[in-house]
Amino acid sequence: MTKLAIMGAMEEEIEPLLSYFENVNTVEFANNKYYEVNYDGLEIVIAYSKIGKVFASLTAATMIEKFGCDTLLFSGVAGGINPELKIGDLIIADKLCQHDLDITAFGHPNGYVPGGKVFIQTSEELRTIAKKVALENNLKVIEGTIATGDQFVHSTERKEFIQKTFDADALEMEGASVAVVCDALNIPYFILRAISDTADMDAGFDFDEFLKSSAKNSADYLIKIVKEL
Ligand SMILES: Nc1ncnc2c(CN3C[C@H](CSc4cnccn4)[C@@H](O)C3)c[nH]c12
Repeated sequence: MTKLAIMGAMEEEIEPLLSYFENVNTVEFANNKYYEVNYDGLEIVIAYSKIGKVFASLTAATMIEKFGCDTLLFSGVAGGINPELKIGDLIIADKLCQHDLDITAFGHPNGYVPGGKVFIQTSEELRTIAKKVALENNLKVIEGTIATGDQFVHSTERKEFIQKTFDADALEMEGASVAVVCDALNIPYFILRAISDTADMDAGFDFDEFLKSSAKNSADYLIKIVKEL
């Protein structure tokens, strides 16, 4: 029986998801709140990690190890790199990397440490379901590489480094750490983001303006996918 983890990083990213559920049971653990709901016989745990790779790793590992979730879906917003991605557009990660992981001084590639890998693949099965849902709902979605790092990117220079180094389509601050945790614990996972800004000098303003609407785009699509699980 599937027990689903639905995760975001910011409260604004899970608020539109929580609004779909009633009878929410709140569990406090490790300085965070985990919201347990039942949906169509599906046990679901919802949480936002707080910003960045460390908090995201803690929350993903907690949802799996403490709450016993066996599938993890992430919904949130991202900075767009691929020029095809406009604000509000949806991207599904097929693979993720850490753009700020750097021991190149020792001859290793950007994003690599011994025992790790630069790119981590998401669940093909979950992506197939998601693409079917997108088709049925006439939703434009692109599938691509998402780069994660512990910084809000708001410069063309950093954006271009990430694009050149990883051929990334979008960037954010949590996805790749969720990927490392789920990959290590052998849990299928799915990372969905809607574009809130284009990670350049206007990123801060665009982010503030479009966070809510883009978070809702992602949440509304994710709920349609949950109904297919
Ligand atoms: N350009 C970008 N660079 C890096 N990440 C992103 C994201 C995705 N999220 C949003 C949020 C930005 S930091 C934050 C801190 N305080 C308030 C709001 N956001 C962080 O959780 C990562 C959207 N655009 C991004």
